[in-house]
Amino acid sequence: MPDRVPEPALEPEPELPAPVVEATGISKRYGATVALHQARITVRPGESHALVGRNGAGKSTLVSVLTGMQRPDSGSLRFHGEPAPALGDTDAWRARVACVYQHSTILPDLSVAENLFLNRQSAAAPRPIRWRELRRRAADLLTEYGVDIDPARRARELTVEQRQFVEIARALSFGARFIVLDEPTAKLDARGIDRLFGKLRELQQRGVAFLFISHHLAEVFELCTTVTVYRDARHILTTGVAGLSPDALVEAMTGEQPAPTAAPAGAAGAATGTGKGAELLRVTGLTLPGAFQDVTLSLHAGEVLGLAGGAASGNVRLGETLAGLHRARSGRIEVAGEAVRGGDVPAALAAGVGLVPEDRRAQGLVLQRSVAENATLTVSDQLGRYGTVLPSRIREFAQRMVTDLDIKTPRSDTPVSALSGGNQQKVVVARALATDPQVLVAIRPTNGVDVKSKEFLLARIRRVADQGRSALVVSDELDDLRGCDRVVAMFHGGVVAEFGPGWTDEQLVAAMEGMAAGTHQSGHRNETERENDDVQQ
Ligand SMILES: Nc1ncnc2c1ncn2[C@@H]1O[C@H](COP(=O)(O)OP(=O)(O)OP(=O)(O)O)[C@@H](O)[C@H]1O
Repeated sequence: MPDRVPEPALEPEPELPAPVVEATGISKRYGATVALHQARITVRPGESHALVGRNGAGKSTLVSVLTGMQRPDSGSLRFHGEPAPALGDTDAWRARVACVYQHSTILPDLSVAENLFLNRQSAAAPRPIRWRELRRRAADLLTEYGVDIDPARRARELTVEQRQFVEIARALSFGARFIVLDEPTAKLDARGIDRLFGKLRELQQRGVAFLFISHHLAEVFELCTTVTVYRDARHILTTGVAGLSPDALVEAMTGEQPAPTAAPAGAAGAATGTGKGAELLRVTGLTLPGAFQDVTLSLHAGEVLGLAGGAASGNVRLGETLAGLHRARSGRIEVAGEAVRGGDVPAALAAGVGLVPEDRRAQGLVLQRSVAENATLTVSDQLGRYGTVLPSRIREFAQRMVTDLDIKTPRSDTPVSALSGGNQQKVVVARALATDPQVLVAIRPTNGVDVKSKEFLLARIRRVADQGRSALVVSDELDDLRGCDRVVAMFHGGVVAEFGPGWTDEQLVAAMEGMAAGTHQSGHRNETERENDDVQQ
């Protein structure tokens, strides 16, 4: 770890313990891109400290420096007043800091106990491995941190939330009292977020410090005591959260004063699709066992429909089924009047369904390929004849997408892996738009995208409808749903409510939590319910 900034030989004040981490003057470049310039951060014991900034501000780069994954070009990094360990000394790093990402790092095919104790360089695992003892120690560890999970379970059976708890317990078992949480709520629903925050507060009481990265500023205000803002690779501000206004925080992030009449994200052009065009999507009695049952919906040209629902509601699987990722057991999907073969992605694409998938890494992007190749994957047949795609046409097409979606990338032939998370998400949206779909199915489309870009992306989705197509926004984020013309709420695999414009947050949240079954604010019951009535008669 370079430590070129001379450190004054100061003893820490006895009454003020040394910070769990103190990074100063950190700079990092990737070729011509300056990812961090003289950046700094200090996190104190037991503090919950937020790090916020727009996409590409340098947050993930800082995390990689703080966790020993990357050496900065310059700067000083100290833990508890001591210089950081040598890069590659894994156990020493693990004893100081751990990172919980939205993408799990635990191994799905191993049990929880194995994930907790195997693959350690230290003698933490009993040798030779005695499985019963391993499980007992895992059970003790989980109990110590109040995590109620059977250590014998396979990791792949755990929910995202449970995996995060296992990762946190593992981090603490290495002795770390400092945990970086990089967008940990991105894949959790409202209840999952509440439970995660409950656990974090509990650990904070026990002296654990957190660095919390999120694009959801409300979460920052709810959980954190201190916030640091980065902008364009630089440190802008560190301040207490109490007394800070959301507008002041956004101003620090963007460098712009918020417009006094700023509309809520997603409200741009909201509810313009009231005059219905032709029916572009008709879903009738669609059932995928274990996910959703007997769903009936329709979507018209010019319309943006919200499909709201929490983690087990089935809304994501329904969106994926429309795009051909799963084959429904029964029911029918029609796009512009034509039946679409189920469980067949190319067929759905050819019928005019575009998909922004939930998980951009697993389902969306080929990370080592360029921005241009990723953005044009779905349309390569249109860009060249007889299977030969002309690079110049790819570049030209991709450049239009880069401009259209405001993707921050040095060039269109830059590999997607070199883009910040939010800009990768925009490439996924670009790819879905490239086919000019009749029905754009956008699953949590603003995942990982900063506040400003969120408004921009939602307005772009609205434009799909304004241009005579239609969009289905599948999400549990109220900001994603606010601009929709209608919102259908799902709970436990069924449609439970439908809202026209003017719904309140409380109404929609209640419906997503299953508390509005049978009440339909739009004033009429939906088709699924009417059909159910028919069956019962
Ligand atoms: N491996 C890499 N190669 C080249 N450039 C990179 C690489 N990793 C990051 N960058 C660039 O460094 C800058 C900072 O990116 P970083 O991922 O740290 O941003 P971020 O604040 O985490 O953004 P987001 O909120 O979108 O996740 C960006 O311009 C990004 O494109």
